[in-house]
Amino acid sequence: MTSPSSPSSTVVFASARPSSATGKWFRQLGVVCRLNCILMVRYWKATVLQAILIPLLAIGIVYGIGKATTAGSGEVQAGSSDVTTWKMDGIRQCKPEPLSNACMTLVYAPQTPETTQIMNYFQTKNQARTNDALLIENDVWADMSNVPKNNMGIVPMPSDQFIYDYALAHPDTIRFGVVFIKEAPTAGPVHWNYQVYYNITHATNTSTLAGFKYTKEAGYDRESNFDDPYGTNLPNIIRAVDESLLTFLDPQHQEADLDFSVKSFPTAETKNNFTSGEDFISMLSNLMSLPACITMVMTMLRVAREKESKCKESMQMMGLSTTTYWSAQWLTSWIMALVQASVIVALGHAFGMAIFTNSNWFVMWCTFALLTYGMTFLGFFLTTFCQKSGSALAFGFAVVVAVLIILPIQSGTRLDVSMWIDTYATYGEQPDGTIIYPPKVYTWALAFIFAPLHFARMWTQISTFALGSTDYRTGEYTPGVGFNFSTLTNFDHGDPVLQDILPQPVSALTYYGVNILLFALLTLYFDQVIPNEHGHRQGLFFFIGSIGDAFRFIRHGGSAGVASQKSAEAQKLIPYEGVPPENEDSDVIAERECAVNCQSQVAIRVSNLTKTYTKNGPGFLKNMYLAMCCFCCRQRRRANKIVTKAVDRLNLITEPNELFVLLGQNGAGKSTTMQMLYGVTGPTSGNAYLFSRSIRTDMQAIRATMGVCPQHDVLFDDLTCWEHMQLYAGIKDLPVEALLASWNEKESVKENARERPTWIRSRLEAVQLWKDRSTMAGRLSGGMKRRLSTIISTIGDPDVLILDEPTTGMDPVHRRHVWTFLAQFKRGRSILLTTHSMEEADALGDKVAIMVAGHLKAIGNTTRLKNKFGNGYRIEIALGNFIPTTQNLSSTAIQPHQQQQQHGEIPSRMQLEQELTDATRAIIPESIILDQSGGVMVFGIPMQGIERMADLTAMLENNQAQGRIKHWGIAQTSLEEVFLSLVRSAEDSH
Ligand SMILES: Nc1ncnc2c1ncn2[C@@H]1O[C@H](COP(=O)(O)OP(=O)(O)OP(=O)(O)O)[C@@H](O)[C@H]1O
Repeated sequence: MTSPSSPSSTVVFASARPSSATGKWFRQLGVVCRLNCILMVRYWKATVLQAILIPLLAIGIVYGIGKATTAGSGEVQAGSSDVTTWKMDGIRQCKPEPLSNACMTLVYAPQTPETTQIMNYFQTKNQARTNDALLIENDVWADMSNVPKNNMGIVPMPSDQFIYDYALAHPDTIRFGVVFIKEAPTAGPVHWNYQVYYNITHATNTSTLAGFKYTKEAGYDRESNFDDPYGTNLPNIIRAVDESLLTFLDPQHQEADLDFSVKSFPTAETKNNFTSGEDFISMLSNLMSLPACITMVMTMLRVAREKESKCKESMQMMGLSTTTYWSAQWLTSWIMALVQASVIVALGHAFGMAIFTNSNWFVMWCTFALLTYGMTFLGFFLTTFCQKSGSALAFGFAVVVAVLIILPIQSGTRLDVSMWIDTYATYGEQPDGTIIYPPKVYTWALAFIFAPLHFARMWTQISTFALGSTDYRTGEYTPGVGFNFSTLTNFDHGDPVLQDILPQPVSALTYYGVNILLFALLTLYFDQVIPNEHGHRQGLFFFIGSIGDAFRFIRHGGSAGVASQKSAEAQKLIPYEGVPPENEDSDVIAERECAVNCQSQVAIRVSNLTKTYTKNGPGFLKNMYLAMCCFCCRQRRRANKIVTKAVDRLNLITEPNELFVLLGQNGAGKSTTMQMLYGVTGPTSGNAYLFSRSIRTDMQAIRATMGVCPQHDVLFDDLTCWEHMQLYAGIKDLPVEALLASWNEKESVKENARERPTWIRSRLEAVQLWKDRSTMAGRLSGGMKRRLSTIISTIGDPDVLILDEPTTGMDPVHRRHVWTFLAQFKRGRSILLTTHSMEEADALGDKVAIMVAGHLKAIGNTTRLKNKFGNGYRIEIALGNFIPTTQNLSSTAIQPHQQQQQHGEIPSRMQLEQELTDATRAIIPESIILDQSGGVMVFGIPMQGIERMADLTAMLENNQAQGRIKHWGIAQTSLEEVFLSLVRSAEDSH
């Protein structure tokens, strides 16, 4: 280990390469992408959860639901008919379905003269309506095993039970059934009750819903809603039986009570596969979007944590632009989207789910990858409003809940489909009598900003084409026609009108793209416009400034012209406004004159810099509120209530090669001044120029040549010291050779080989962190973190180095290592440092400024400050032989005169102190007692008493010889005393 008093090693310098802005942008992008990949690997549990476990869970649930819903069988008891108004129509002869034998249109029981008469009426009236006779069979069909050879009209059967059993044995043979029950009470009217059966199996197999599995492509004829029991057929048959009964009863003028009930024939048990379950799968788009939702939440959490821990801010302070940061996020989240989509498609195939096996894999892969990507972009956008990871988590889960609820609703209401109809159709009454309403704003908004809606549509369309079906009677499975690549642009909506209006599936993919682009732009905008925790933000129309820059670029003939123009602007005078504080020090006035008026080139020129903090704090809701009412001046003014003036018209300058120390009490405004200089918070008024670049307009350029060690450590807990150095070296765009040399060296050090020290090693060794280079920052001690933060700020050999209390928490040994390094490193640059250690300020400061309540109180080098504000010299005297004073004795202590008698000539402490004070004042009357405690006296000797110092030392020597003084020492007033006296006098004047 190197001795603290000597430099650890000579500083090896490595500056950023001179390169084009574009080249630097891409290299920085690569560095941040690499960082994100490292973190993805470090947080491998979260990565595996997103990439494998959640997709597995989602597919497992969907598969399980599919399996579970295949077990349904038995009869369905229908409720009473929900009759509204309909145009009564007749019942037509049933048609055989491709997989069935001939069928019976209507069966009835029992066969009595009365029921036969009623059915005759039914037949006659029905024929009048349809021009199609339903033949009434004379013979009762009583053979359970027999099936009809030809299509039959109205067939009598023996009993209700026979009808039920026959329908169970031949599920797709009978369309409707009527069972009559006549009750003739001894008194009162005859009661006619009848029950209508309908056939759900038949209806299912001949459904005409658009896109249903029995399609033309599959060889089915679905020309009308002929067999839909939920359509007009069921009410039609009930009305027709009612009518026949009334016709039967009316001629005899009998009174009668009519009543009916509706019941479905028993449905056949599903024999294999999970056809009905697969139908259900088409409704489960919300579950299938779960992996994308979880990835969105995790990404929000990661980005919000980077923001909360200020790691993002730290990278930006070191020169990373907002666009580079977000571009790196976008690029790396694409990796997760790709992996997740691949896992989902692979699992779908592994589980043998028809929706996957029967679809083009690339279409499925794109559908899932773009969903995850779109959701992640939504997450990025939302994090711009969150200052804390907790709020990001809460809002992420709110979106997940919204997805779980909205998607099934969307599947039911075809939300996005209605948007398309709204968009394309002419509003008002259509030729067919339907009324089309204008588009609803929420439909539009949701469809355009919410990627899951497009996924839900895509999923429904894919399931329509990909899912197969199983015949209820035979158990035979018929695969779906499949969703091919060409189906993306060639989807059959099953209705010529809808075919013209509704979008093709490929449009969902396009809209994913629109969503992603929209959120990328919104993220870039709001990330700069939403205030940070210091209330700092860009103006709402900041992008107009970039257009202005472009004009300037053309007008002043390229970047060199713009730079010289800006440099000229930097020299413009900013007049001091208002009344200066009372009793202002002459050096402070001179510094202000220089900062405001001087024309010479300096390193840092702070000119009338002022910062007033307002009430605007962080918080999602407040940020949302500010974003929404940003155009409303009245609301903004209310939000901007003044709270604290942290820095008040500060003026100072620093020269190159100078280490400038800023001292001040807690809350004096040191950190705020620093934060304004490195752009974390903006000045309320005034300006500062770092090598002629304004902090108001050129912060990006300033940051490229600036190093910052903020007051609180900003480190990635899961990166090692070495990785931190590499990350920031990349952000500072150090030449590849510098990094490669360091890498090689890292390897060779492992092998204990002798190697040439490179800059990374020299820096880590300078602060004694070389041995801990592979330790994660989260496991470093407080002092070690501080050393790492300090050394990171020196990466790229910045022109200006800003260190906010860099040695806080360091032990004296390591603090001296840091001092040694800084003393060497300051050559060729300007260092601005704040500290609470007067020793540090004394040891390092070429120029020291003391701030009190936002104002500059004193400025100059340490000798000047001590001479000007100190008490000249201080003499410290440790008393020799004395008797303890009464305070040190018990209450029964004897009086001083008694003590003196008991101890002969030995005086008490009080006497000795008094004698020494008298002797000192006799030589130097201006001397004052600074401290008098614990057997030690401290005298302050002003500068005017300095010529009598020789007499004083002779007196002290004499007393020491007599044993009255143990030892004594003389020293110049410390900086700490200067500081204390200045602060006290400022407090007294208030
Ligand atoms: N984000 C903020 N919002 C509101 N007020 C703030 C904010 N940051 C600082 N202040 C106020 O500004 C004043 C100066 O604070 P600053 O942090 O600059 O002091 P400091 O000199 O760095 O103190 P310390 O030595 O404790 O770091 C204080 O009164 C503080 O309360």
